[in-house]
Amino acid sequence: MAETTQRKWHVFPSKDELSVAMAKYTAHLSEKFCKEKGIFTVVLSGGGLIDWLCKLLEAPYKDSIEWSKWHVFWVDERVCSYEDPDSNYKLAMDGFLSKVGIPNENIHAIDKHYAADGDAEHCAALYEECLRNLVKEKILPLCPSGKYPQFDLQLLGMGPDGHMASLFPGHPQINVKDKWVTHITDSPKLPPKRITFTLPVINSALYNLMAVCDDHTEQCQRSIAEIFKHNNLALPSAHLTARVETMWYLDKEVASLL
Ligand SMILES: O=C1O[C@H](COP(=O)(O)O)[C@@H](O)[C@H](O)[C@H]1O
Repeated sequence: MAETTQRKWHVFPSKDELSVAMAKYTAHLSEKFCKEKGIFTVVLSGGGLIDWLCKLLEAPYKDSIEWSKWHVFWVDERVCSYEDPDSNYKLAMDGFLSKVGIPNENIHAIDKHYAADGDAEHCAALYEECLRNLVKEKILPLCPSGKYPQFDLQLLGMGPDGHMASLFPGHPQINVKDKWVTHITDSPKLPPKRITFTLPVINSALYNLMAVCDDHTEQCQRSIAEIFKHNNLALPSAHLTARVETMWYLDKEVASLL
């Protein structure tokens, strides 16, 4: 298997078509991994993504996906209480996870108490410990180098400034390699305290699907052009790769400068 993969992309006429394709992509991988190993490890992000996953809540997916075999994680999380509207956990629970049959113990969220206390450093350390325990329990494998966990599928989003997860342009977290999960306390996008997977963990996933949709600002269109035309590595999302497939789903306005 190659170390990294070439970026592939599809441009969709609208959010609706993009959501249909995301559901198909996710359901196909769910079936493949559930059949091969009895488990499907899926990493979610926040932002618009949960809305774009809505087609998974409809026929034929809602009743055919083996939800009980899913293990769910977050690529980044805002350090705030589970009830806070900023929480990526709350967003996913309200809009998606509460509507499907994933066992509670398979939903691996940020530590509730340290999150409510706003302690970003401890939240990152505890989330890394949670991942390490799942490696010991053989729920999560390690990637071939043995250094990082290897998820089956990550569903990612990009901010208009080119950030992915909570790796922001010009911030040092993008360079962290000696941890699986790190933290930021001065995020340029609010809220300021967050935890995030590090880049080598993100890029160790087997499949990475990045969706950019609905943000029709010039900044977002320019970031996409910088990534696709110039591979501008100042933008964290330009670093995205995966072990099997790195797929970008864009809507046509977002891709208008390509
Ligand atoms: O703050 C965040 O932003 C990114 C992008 O979100 P979007 O609102 O531009 O769709 C998201 O992927 C990340 O999980 C989130 O914490």
